[in-house]
Amino acid sequence: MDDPVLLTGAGGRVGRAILAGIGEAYDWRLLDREPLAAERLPAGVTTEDVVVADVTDEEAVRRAVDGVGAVVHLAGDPRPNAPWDSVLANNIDGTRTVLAAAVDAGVDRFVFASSNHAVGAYETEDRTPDMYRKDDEFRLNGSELPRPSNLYGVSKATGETLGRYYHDHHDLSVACVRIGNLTKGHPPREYERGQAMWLSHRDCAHLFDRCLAADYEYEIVYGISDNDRKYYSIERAREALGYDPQDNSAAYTFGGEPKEEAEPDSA
Ligand SMILES: NC(=O)C1=CN([C@@H]2O[C@H](COP(=O)(O)OP(=O)(O)OC[C@H]3O[C@@H](n4cnc5c(N)ncnc54)[C@H](O)[C@@H]3O)[C@@H](O)[C@H]2O)C=CC1
Ligand SMILES: O=C1O[C@H](COP(=O)(O)O)[C@@H](O)[C@H](O)[C@H]1O
Repeated sequence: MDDPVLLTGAGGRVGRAILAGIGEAYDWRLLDREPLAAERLPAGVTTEDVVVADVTDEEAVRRAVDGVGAVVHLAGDPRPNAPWDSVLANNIDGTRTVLAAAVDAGVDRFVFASSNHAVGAYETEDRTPDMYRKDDEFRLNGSELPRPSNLYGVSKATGETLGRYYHDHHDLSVACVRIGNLTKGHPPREYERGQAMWLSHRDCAHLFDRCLAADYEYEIVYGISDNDRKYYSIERAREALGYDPQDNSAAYTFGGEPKEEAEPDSA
């Protein structure tokens, strides 16, 4: 990717994980509605590459996408219990605004931060907690219909559908990453579900790197590490994107301490 990459929501947890891992691999333009601390910017990124704007501000978004080759769209309300007015504005209207501006500017690819909560209602009483355990064979693979956990999950499923629409009508490559549970340094502690969908920082950066480098049309993939416990398949991410995760929550105790022989994720 020779052209700049616009990263929305750059100041958040996922944005920081991406920039810590691949901050020097791309020519970034960073957008967030909150100012970004200068000392947190990757080498080569200056304050001129930072846009402080809301993704629902169409004019600001149009200026931000001008000249970029790809967009990684993270900005939005990440709270599973977020109210409808917030997800409608920040997640649905914001995503449509960025997609529309991207196609009008001739952007080639769009990477969307979707969520496990787009499909959380597959975790039925009958299936849980067995599906969170190592020997259970239940898998979602990205081809299933959304079954959101909450209105936040509805907004993420809607973002995936908006991506499909702009892909089909405007020749935009779109990758939707249903991110599991990103935590730094260790999997979520004493949380079976979280350990089954853990995404380490280094695997997160690598996955988004693959989304920026691989050739694809429209993809929905799961963004988790290669955990022994899993109910999301990572095969599509391997095949379509060349994802090769290095971490596994099984390398940690249930309390989140590295097991002796493990090589912990220190990214
Ligand atoms: N952290 C996780 O484990 C997961 C995150 N995600 C998704 O990844 C994305 C990033 O999540 P996090 O980094 O965890 O959240 P975060 O809250 O740490 O970061 C979000 C960033 O987006 C910015 N932002 C929010 N609304 C905005 C708007 N309207 N305009 C411009 N900037 C705005 C915030 O200022 C913040 O810096 C979200 O879309 C979230 O739904 C999905 C699944 C799991
Ligand atoms: O989409 C998201 O999912 C993660 C994991 O969900 P949880 O229900 O296990 O907490 C969540 O931490 C994150 O904030 C959210 O954006």
